Amino acid sequence: MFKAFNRRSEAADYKAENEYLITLGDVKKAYKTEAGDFYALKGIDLTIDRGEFVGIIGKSGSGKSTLVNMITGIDRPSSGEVIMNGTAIHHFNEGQMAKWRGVTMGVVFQFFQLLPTLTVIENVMLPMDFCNMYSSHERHDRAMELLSLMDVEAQANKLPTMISGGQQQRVAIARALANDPPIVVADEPTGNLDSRTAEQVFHLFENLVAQGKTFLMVTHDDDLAEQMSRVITIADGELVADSRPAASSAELDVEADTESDGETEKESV
Ligand SMILES: Nc1ncnc2c1ncn2[C@@H]1O[C@H](COP(=O)(O)OP(=O)(O)OP(=O)(O)O)[C@@H](O)[C@H]1O
Repeated sequence: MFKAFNRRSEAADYKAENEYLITLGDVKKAYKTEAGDFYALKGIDLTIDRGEFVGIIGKSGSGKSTLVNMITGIDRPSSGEVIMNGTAIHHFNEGQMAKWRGVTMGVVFQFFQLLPTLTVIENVMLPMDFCNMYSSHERHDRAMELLSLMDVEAQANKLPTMISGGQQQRVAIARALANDPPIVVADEPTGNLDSRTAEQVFHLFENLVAQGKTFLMVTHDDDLAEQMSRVITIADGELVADSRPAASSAELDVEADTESDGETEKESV
C-alpha cells in the first residue's frame, strides 16, 4: 500500500522496520583487555537492502572484521541490535545461530578457515551436509561445479595444506556459495589473489549480485571498492562515510528531479 512520508528519516525508519534485509541499531562491541574494555565498535547504525553490493573499507584495526562478525552472528554485540530480514539474530542461541547462518549466509573468512583434515571437496560439501541441503549425489556434483567455477576443481581431493594460499581462498569462496545463500559476507576475499584473478572473482561476485544476492565485502583494494554499488568507511569503530561510487548518473538525476519537484518524499531511498 502506498505510504507517504514527510521526512526522509521517517521513510528510512519505516523501511528499516519493514523491508531492509540487514539493520544494525547502535551496535557497540567491547573487547576485554588488561587496560579495561576496548570499544572496537562505538555505536554503528546501518541498513542494507537486498541486492546491494557493499564494500567495507577502513584502515587496519578500524573495526571492519568486528563489524562483519556482528553481521554474520559469529560474535555478538555488547549492546545494540542486529536484525536480519526481520529477525533479531543477537538473541539466537548457538544452535539457532549455526543453523540460521548455514542456510542464510555464506561467509568467506579472512584466513579461509578450511578444515585441515578434510579434503577440498569435503570442505565445500560441509555446509550442505550440516544443513542437510540437497541429496548426497547432488552435494558432490554441486561442490565440483563450484570448484570448477573457482578454477580449482583439479585440487578437489587434496588437503588444504597441499594447495597454495590463493587456491585455498578460492576454495573458501566455493564453500561460502555451497548452500546458495541469499547473503554473502567476505572478509578480504581477494587479498591473496593476483590482480587478474582478483578481478575475475570480483566479476563473479557482480554476477551473483545481478542474480539477486546481497554481498558485503571487506577490502583494502580501492579500485575494486569504486566498482561497488555502495562503500562504507569505518574509522576507529565508527561509520564515517557511506557513499555510492558506482551509482549511475541517471539514478542521481532521477533523485535530484524528485527533490526539486518539491513532492512529498516516498520510500525510494
Ligand atoms: N579479541 C580481541 N580482543 C581485544 N581487542 C581486539 C580483539 N579483536 C580485535 N581487537 C581490536 O579491535 C580493533 C578492531 O579490530 P578488527 O579486527 O575489527 O579491525 P580490522 O579493521 O578488521 O583490521 P584489519 O584490516 O587489520 O583486519 C583493533 O584495535 C583490534 O586490535
